[in-house]
Amino acid sequence: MAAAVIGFAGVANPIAAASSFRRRERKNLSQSRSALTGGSSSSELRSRASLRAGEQRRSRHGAKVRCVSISKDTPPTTTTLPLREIPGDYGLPFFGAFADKMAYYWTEKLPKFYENRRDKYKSTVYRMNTVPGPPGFPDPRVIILLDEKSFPILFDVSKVEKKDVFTGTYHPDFKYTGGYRVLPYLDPSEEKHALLKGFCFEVLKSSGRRVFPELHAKLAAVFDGWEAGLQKDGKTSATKDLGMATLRFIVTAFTGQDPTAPDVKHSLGAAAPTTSKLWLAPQILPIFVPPAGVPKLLIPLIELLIHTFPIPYFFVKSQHSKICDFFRSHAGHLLDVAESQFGLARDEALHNLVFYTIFNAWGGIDILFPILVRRVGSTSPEFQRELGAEVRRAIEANGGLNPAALRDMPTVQSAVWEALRIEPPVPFQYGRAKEDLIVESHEAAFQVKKGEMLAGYMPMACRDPKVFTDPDSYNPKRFLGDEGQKLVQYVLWSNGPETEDPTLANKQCPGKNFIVTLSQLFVAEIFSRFETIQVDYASGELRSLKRVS
Ligand code: HEM
Repeated sequence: MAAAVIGFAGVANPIAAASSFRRRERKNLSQSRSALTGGSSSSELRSRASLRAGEQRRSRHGAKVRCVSISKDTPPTTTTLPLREIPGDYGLPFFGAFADKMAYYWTEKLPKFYENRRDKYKSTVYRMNTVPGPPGFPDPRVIILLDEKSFPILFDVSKVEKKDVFTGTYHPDFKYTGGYRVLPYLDPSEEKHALLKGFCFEVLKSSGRRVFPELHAKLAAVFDGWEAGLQKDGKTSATKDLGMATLRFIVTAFTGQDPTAPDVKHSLGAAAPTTSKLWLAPQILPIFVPPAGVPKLLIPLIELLIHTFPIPYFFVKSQHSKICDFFRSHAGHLLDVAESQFGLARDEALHNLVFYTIFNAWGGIDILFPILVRRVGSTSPEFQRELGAEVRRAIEANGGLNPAALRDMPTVQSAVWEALRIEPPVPFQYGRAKEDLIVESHEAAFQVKKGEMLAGYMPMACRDPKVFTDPDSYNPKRFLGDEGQKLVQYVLWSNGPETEDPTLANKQCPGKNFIVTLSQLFVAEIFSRFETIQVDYASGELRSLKRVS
């Protein structure tokens, strides 16, 4: 299957794209300048500009509002919304952060932690301390963004700096990535960003022909396991075998070699998922929210072990070496491309490739596929029969489960977007203000100072009741029809609107199109084999399956 057909990579020719990076950067800058004006007409802009900073006006509701036109020391940003001081505070040094940390991890948890403060401040934009914070992690002070209007400021790389903010206010020791700052930690203004992203697009593109057959084979084994488990015990887990299947799939799709095959050099064997998780997890454990039900006595110990200081690399050095040895042995062809087409050093390309494959791709899929099976699996049998009919009709009309067939499955696509909307697998995005700027929520405008850290919590932004009706419900048909299509732009899981594409100059996930295709394929594979599948959403337990007759 040609990758171009299904649009796995956002950029068709990465070399040409890399060379035109500077030109695009200039274009983006002028586009973002026009976005600053909100697409207003020139006369509108002139009349807004005539309002001097500090000028008082009355809003529609009669309240005094401050209209700003910042022109001297700050960029030319205007707003017609009432200017409001950002509510919330950080409390006393250390103690304020500690109190917020305890509430976040233990007493309030998510999303209550955010909701409580949103209700208290009557605002979806406010100041708070984020985790992990002191004593072992950097300054936790952030301005949180919780609605669809303010969130997209984080995508505008002319306004926010994305340097070393991939995991938030801290970054793991770069020893976890061979001593390199791998792509997700780079700001697009850094020269390497475009080269490494070009390489990532190339890796995705080269996987094209392996994706459909490999996923089919790996999922067939999972489905066999479901049936055997149900037959034996009357119930089984719908999610437990997915991690192994998706790791084998993604590594094989990218490198051409199954990492668990017993007879290959540097095979990771059956321990491949454990080895991968042992390397991956310590990098994000500082922001991990423990599940409910942890005995109170254990809280100080857990706090000390994972939330107080970064976890040293030496604990997982041997697991990391094993993964690198596997990629060095079996991804030589990709490293050749990195060297010859992108001028990257082989070792740096290797560590990026390991990160793209295990952390970005598998880490993401390992969260997303269980979400998909729990969400779609807990819809009504009537809906599933309808979905299944669409799948099987498209397969028949297009001569198999291929890219053309996927394009004929609008309900499957909608169901996937809805899962990505309601449970975005990567819930946080961060960015530091590059300049003084104005952030607008639906109700008010807020002045942010250069250097302040903005943080977005996507699960709340993507359940914005001003955009989505019944936002907390999984409605698999939400994006169907003309009205549904208008909502697609508000699906933000990839660090950008679903209607836009990743480029060398932005920070949108390069795997965006790949992941949507893969998710559709997963749902289509389920319903090409089963007429109905009943999964308990909360536990992920598979209760029944009915084969297509
Ligand atoms: C379900 C799966 C995935 C999810 C949820 C996901 C999500 C994201 C998000 C939210 C970001 C932006 C992070 C930020 O800057 O704040 C991102 C960036 C990135 N993702 Fe993905 N991703 C997934 C799959 C993939 C795949 C398949 C690849 C490719 C191998 C990939 C490679 C990357 C890279 C390299 C970046 C950094 C991009 C840049 O620096 O411009 N991701 N991803």
